Amino acid sequence: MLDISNLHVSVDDTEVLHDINLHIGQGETHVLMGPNGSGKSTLLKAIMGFGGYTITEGSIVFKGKDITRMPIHERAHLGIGMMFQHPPAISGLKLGKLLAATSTLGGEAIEALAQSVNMEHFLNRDINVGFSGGEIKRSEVLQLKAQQPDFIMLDEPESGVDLENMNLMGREIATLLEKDVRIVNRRRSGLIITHTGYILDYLDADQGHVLIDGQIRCHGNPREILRVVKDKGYGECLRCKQI
Ligand SMILES: Nc1ncnc2c1ncn2[C@@H]1O[C@H](COP(=O)(O)OP(=O)(O)OP(=O)(O)O)[C@@H](O)[C@H]1O
Repeated sequence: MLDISNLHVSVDDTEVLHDINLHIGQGETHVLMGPNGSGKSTLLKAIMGFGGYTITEGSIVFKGKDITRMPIHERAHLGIGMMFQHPPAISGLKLGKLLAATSTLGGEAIEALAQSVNMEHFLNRDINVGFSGGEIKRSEVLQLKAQQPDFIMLDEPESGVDLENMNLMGREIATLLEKDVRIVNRRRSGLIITHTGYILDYLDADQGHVLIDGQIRCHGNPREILRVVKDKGYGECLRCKQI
């Protein structure tokens, strides 16, 4: 579904990502780990097509189409969706209006979706204005549920979420990624940034990658990588021989 080859990305003329190669097949969920500032969010934003994240070399191919230079709205239209780590607050734009604009659903269906993540009282509020950390994350999940993307990127879905809401979010994310569907029939794929791995309590991931100083230095079983990092730190990933 997603093929990234030899990708180099610069921000403000500084190269943040170097020679990234990543293949995510249809129905697969991959996990991206790495120390703070290693470039994880930059990779997700480059895949989504945000301005300011300049691809200086390499390519991104999605569903067989080269999207390397494609504008963000066309990528979203093709089926790429993202939950942000720090989404912006947007004064003057109601959450309900955004959901109506990004989905084909009518008012009643949107109301039902909002109820499923306890956000029905937020539809008439400006997006993220005064939302708590957990409410922001639930709002992001709601937006993905409305958009129904085929490739879902999640930037630290656990951060700022209490245990009860984590349970709700974990189950919703597993459903978004069609974890209840047999792998041969699954259409959706995902890439999840996690520091803690709590999300893996709710869904299985097929592959883990460790990004250090802008380079993927290790691939492997996500739970095993987490265990190694917890015991020995990311330095151990630099000795990884799997690449
Ligand atoms: N818009 C920007 N302007 C300047 N520097 C940036 C910008 N975006 C990212 N960077 C820099 O790129 C590097 C990678 O940042 P990024 O947010 O991708 O890291 P990360 O791995 O997601 O970190 P964390 O785990 O702390 O969220 C950092 O040094 C960051 O300061």
